[in-house]
Amino acid sequence: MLYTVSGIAMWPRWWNACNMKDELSQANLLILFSILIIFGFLCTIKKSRNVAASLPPGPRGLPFVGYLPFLGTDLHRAFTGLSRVYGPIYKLWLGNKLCVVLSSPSLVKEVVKDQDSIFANRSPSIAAIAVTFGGNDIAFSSYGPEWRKLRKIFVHQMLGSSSLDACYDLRSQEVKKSISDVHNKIGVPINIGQLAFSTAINAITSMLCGGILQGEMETNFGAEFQGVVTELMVLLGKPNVSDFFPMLARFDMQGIERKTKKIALWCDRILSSAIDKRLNANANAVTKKGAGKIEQRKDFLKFLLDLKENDDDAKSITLSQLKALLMDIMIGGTDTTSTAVEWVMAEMLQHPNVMKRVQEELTEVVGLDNRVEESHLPQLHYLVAVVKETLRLHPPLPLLVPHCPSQSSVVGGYTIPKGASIFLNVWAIHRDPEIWNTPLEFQPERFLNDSKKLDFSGNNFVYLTFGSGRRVCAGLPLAERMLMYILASFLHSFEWELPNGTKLEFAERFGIVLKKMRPLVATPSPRLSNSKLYTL
Ligand code: HEM
Repeated sequence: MLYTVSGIAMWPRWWNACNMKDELSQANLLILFSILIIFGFLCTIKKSRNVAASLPPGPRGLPFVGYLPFLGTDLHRAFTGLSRVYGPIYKLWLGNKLCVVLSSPSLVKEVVKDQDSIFANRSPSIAAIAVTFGGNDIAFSSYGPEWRKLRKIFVHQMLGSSSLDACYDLRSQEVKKSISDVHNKIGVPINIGQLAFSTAINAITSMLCGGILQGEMETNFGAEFQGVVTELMVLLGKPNVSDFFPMLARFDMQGIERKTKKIALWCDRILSSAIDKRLNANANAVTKKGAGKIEQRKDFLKFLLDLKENDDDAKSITLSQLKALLMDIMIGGTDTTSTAVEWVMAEMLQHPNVMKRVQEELTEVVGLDNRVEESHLPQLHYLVAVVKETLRLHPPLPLLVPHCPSQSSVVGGYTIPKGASIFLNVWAIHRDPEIWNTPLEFQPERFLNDSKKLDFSGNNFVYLTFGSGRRVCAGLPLAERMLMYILASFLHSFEWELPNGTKLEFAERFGIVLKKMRPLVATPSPRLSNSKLYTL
């Protein structure tokens, strides 16, 4: 009751005075609090405005779907067109997914060098998860201890130079088999991409598991596997509505998840069969060894199976990781390599004087009475320049594999929120007239005696065929050897020309790997002095 008006009126004076003081300080406090709250509120508004304002510029798109309906199928070209309007860093919304596209060397450097540990993360698509046993591989797993462990095993133990030297004979045998096959078809037009793919897959499976996949490979395995991988690369590169609207994912409206899972099942069947056969072969070898007879074969698969059995968590891998690693090698290593071979051969058929110079170099270094060996490769400087120039114009992964920041960050003065998909448009950088003289012309000479020392390591951000930083291509040492060895062998062993009446064209088919739209076909004729050089 103290607070009734009449009650207050009855209070003695001194109490009133004290009360007035209190009221004053209460009012002050109230004002202070109000100011703080308003200030805080204004700061929050300003901050949120700042974040919104500091996102990169970009096209508006439509409500809900964003820019999705306008992208078309050739993402690399669409992204390059947009960078002419919005500059070298811009954003676009695909459904509710924020994508940021970068197309200048200095911005790429900020991502793959200055802030590499933040941007080395991935945000795998539904298709990528489906085909990598739940994102258990190297290419699509999150940046963290498991990725680090897998990458270390892959790069240092499996693809280290001593390990690659040790299995050179297996690669060499497969290249020689291909050369011999082509020699049996002299005068017949050959699908170059198919030839390169079957050479690469045979070399890789031979290194992985020796003859263990022979059963699977009898019925034209190479061609079937190539068809499967080509389809997969398109599925992996295609914008998928389910990725942009997770609530629609269960409808799988474009059928991408269903098709990818079918491919994953097909691959799983082959890998499981190889694993079973290897385990049986090991068991037999142990039994025979017990009887004092035989040594076990040590290939990549055996090495990985041993890791699976390792008790030390820091070294051991799960069955899913083992299979996903095999997929990385078989899929990541074949289509990229054969696509690169096809583009190089196409450019050389388009520029016969370049092909002639490459062959003269081969004659000088290898000799017409000899076959190419990997040991010749370091001396083939002009061929290296031709390969680099081709991969400048036709980088097999034109947008790399999208990166994803694990925390919000600032690039080029703009905020890049955590979880955005980052596309590094290497295709645009490789054709930028600010960086390259006459960028659309095929001039291998620009890579001869180049002062910038442009190599495949990604240390110079104007040339990024294999990516750069922590996520640079994990298969680079093998890729470089196989690509050069296959090309040098094809070009040293045969003259190549377009079949009569055919025309060369350079149309592209976009997927995560950028391929030639129509397969390159060329007719071989022998070049070497002795037909014995074509036999096994
Ligand atoms: C001409 C041949 C090849 C090209 C042009 C190529 C290019 C690339 C590119 C651009 C990336 C992504 C880099 C990034 O996201 O920043 C990559 C990643 C990768 N590549 Fe290759 N590659 C080739 C051959 C190979 C081979 C032969 C293998 C395996 C034996 C391989 C295995 C991988 C793996 C595992 C990754 C994922 C790396 C990671 O995310 O940590 N690649 N490659």
